[in-house]
Amino acid sequence: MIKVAIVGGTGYTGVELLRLLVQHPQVELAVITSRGEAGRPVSDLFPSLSGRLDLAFREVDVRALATCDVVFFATPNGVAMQQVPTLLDAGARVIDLAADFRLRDPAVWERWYGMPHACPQFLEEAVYGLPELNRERIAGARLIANPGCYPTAVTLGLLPLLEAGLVDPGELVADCKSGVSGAGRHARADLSFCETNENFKAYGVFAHRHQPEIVQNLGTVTTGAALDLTFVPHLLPLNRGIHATLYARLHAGAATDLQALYESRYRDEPFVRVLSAGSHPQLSEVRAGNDCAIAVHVSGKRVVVLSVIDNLVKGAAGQAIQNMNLMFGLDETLGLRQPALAP
Ligand SMILES: NC(=O)C1=CN([C@@H]2O[C@H](COP(=O)(O)OP(=O)(O)OC[C@H]3O[C@@H](n4cnc5c(N)ncnc54)[C@H](OP(=O)(O)O)[C@@H]3O)[C@@H](O)[C@H]2O)C=CC1
Ligand SMILES: CC(=O)N[C@@H](CCC(=O)OP(=O)(O)O)C(=O)O
Repeated sequence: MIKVAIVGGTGYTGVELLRLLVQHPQVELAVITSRGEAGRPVSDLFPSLSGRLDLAFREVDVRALATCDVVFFATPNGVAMQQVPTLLDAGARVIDLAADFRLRDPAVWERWYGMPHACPQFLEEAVYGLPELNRERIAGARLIANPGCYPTAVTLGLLPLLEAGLVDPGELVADCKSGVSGAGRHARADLSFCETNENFKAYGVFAHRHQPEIVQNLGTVTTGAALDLTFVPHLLPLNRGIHATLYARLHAGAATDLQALYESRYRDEPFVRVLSAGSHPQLSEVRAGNDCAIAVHVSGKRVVVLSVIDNLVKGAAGQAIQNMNLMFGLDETLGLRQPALAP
């Protein structure tokens, strides 16, 4: 059994890790932290876990974390990097759901995240945990930078086009919408029910920290012209889900069957579903599941790709467990096979 710790067990992605890991056949949940709820039984806060999990929240104590095989950090940016050197030294593996190890260049990281990096020496070793891009490296990793939610949907949506060199990398647009749980559980007036329900807005235009992450991902498979991406996130009045509408322009003479390209690129991927030509994926078909559903549309030189995920599952906890499965040599789909919830 893999002995698991979760730092940040009261947040949205932490709870999602709990929901999925309590029924994982190879996992023993050993440590779950909360600074505010230490001592309180986990099932007291989350009654649906009653009878399935007999553990109380604990304070964050690096010595207890270090006794585990793997530590998930479901914490704000800047928390995992304080503990990673000690944990790796002790032989534990780390999967950070936050962004501490996602960008390779420390100066770029510090500019976007507005704080000094506590252990930039680990940025090179950390493996970006998108299995569809880095499966082999994930399997041998000690430290995983679990991708952001928007970067997961956008990268999976555009990857086949850029790998095949079919579109102009200088003309990419990612028009994305996220449910409110993407912002985490902590209270914020602009995320309250009255502000978000029956409302809709864009945010972070030309200023969102997922822009450099997406560009870094797509840059690894792009050849030729420089990559230029316009990324605009929006806040949907829903609990969960990300819908990315991606626009690209085919190179002159690039006459290829894009449907066949996508089907072939993702044929062996357990969690990417390419829908039939002309389809429109919906958030309801990925809700609480680990799938990314993709549809590709072409008209002349114009390509529109629709890519949807659950931000808390393929966009966070589910992908983190997929990475854990790979790191421990397990079937990648273990504990993640349940279908999406009905609408
Ligand atoms: N929500 C989403 O859709 C996604 C989130 N992410 C990333 O995952 C991480 C977690 O997100 P999310 O679950 O939404 O966040 P939440 O705000 O919902 O939860 C954060 C958790 O971290 C704990 N925490 C806060 N500060 C500290 C600290 N200094 N030391 C230890 N624990 C701390 C809190 O617990 P307590 O106060 O009880 O200790 C809480 O359980 C974030 O970095 C986020 O950006 C990534 C992809 C998608
Ligand atoms: C709706 C909403 O607010 N979403 C979050 C993204 C969540 C996420 O994936 O963020 P990390 O990169 O921090 O992991 C945001 O735009 O900041």
